[in-house]
Amino acid sequence: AVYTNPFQLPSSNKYDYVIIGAGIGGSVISSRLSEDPCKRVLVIEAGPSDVGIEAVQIPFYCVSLSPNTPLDWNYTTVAQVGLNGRTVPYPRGRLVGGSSSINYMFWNTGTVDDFNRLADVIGDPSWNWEHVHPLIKKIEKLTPPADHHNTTGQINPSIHGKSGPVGISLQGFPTLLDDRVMRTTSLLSSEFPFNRDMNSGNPIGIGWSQFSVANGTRVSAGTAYLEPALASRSNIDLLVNTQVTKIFQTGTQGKRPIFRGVQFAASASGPFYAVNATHEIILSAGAVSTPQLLQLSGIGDPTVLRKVGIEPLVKLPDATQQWETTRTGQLASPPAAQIGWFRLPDNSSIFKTETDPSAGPTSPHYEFVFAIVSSRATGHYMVIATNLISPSSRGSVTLNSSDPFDFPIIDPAFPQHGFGYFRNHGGTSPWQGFVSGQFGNFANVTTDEQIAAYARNNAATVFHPVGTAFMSAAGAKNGVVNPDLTVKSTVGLRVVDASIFPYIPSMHPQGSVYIIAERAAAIIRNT
Ligand SMILES: Cc1cc2nc3c(=O)[nH]c(=O)nc-3n(C[C@H](O)[C@H](O)[C@H](O)COP(=O)(O)OP(=O)(O)OC[C@H]3O[C@@H](n4cnc5c(N)ncnc54)[C@H](O)[C@@H]3O)c2cc1C
Repeated sequence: AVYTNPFQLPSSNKYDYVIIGAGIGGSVISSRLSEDPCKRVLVIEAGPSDVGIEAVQIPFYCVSLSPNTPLDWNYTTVAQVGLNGRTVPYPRGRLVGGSSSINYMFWNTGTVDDFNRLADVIGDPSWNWEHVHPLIKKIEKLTPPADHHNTTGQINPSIHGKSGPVGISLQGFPTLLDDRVMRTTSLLSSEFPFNRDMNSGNPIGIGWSQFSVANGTRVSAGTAYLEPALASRSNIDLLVNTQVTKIFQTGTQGKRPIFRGVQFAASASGPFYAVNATHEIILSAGAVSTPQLLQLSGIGDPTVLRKVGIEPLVKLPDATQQWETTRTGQLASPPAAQIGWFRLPDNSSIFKTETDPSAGPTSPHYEFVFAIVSSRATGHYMVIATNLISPSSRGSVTLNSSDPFDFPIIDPAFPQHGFGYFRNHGGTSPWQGFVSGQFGNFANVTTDEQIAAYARNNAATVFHPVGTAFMSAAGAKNGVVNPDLTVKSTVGLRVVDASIFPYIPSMHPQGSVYIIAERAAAIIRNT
């Protein structure tokens, strides 16, 4: 059943699993755990249902969903030294499907080196590429693009799933950039090589974007996993418009506290309700709210907790560290048909002073997103958004106060050094007559110093925070969760969302979050 206010939830209902957050982690886990008809599952989501919201369904409108909308948590970072003291909006989805209901739908499934580094760091080979990546075939369903164009040579169908819940597709509407970007990959093939399918584990090069879009419509974790489970099973309930305010201790096992209680409310003024899980609480509130809830529950750095008047129950000194990060036609696709992934050359001068922050040769350092932007005020212009993909800086999410309705302090620690810069390849023949000139203040930027200053004044987030409750080896002194995703030194509590990555996946992360959530479901079902 779906409940829209906490007072509707019958107090007689008993649950084996209570899942906090209906984003990617929460939707996948709740759907998989409720496959067992003997288990009862409750999902609690702070935001509303996503059903019937057209702007969520229409891919092209993704940019209208954040920042500063009712479907966004509307967080802001603290002032960023690396950005000349600017604060920047930090969007996170606040509705069923979580950020997968407001994201830009780029579909990437990670790199070989990212997953292998993850397994190495936590000392558990069962998290390496070879073991984890085949799960993608269980997740994906490759579908035709909205315009049904011939996709031969644009994707390698053999590496994709054909029957999973998450429909994916290539761009479904031609853009003016398509032919030009592709001709550039053949003319400048050593600098910008063509990559037929960037989801092979090695994304390096430029290729056709894949999106979590099917039948010209957004596919989110809500539409793919949670809502079909709710429609077909009676052992799963969803409570929306309700914020979890705390996870509380329900006992002890040996020396370890058991956390199987969840407190929640529809608003800061209450009333406050509680529910217990017989088996486990699964925290899937995402990379900002998960560390906030752990800290509100007394799990974290004692110094940070005491500062806001919370008595530490479990001391995890690194809990606060953020390791980082119409069914056809133009609207049927997000507005960027190609993306490219690149590495700095191995002999780049920066590596004389800095360690390479990437996981290895299949993990890019930076990304290009090719897009045309039009507005009445500025006319048409082309953008090659340059995204830093393998940062070396580390941020944090910490409590501002003990009030769960108060936003936490978000400090992504955007880079203070080493801004990269890449001018578009506008001089080559595919672009002649198309690019008439450079746009805005960027046209006057030429020296390295000017480029760095431009970046400090203009850079923003591309919405991929991870690592705020990161996984480490069992027995490690740092980290928040074990390789089985249980919260260290506790019983009854796991984290399943983007918070657990020790390093940021070096591509758009949603595919990797689906993968870890599927793996978590398998782990929980086997315990
Ligand atoms: C604007 C934007 C664009 C993006 N574009 C892309 C892209 O194109 N490709 C890509 O791969 N990735 C993209 N991402 C990132 C991707 O969507 C996220 O990495 C992914 O959704 C993270 O999954 P999650 O399960 O960790 O958290 P989320 O999907 O964010 O889910 C967390 C859920 O928990 C709920 N919640 C939080 N706190 C509480 C609480 N206290 N009580 C109850 N519920 C709570 C939230 O409302 C939310 O529904 C984008 C993200 C944003 C915000």
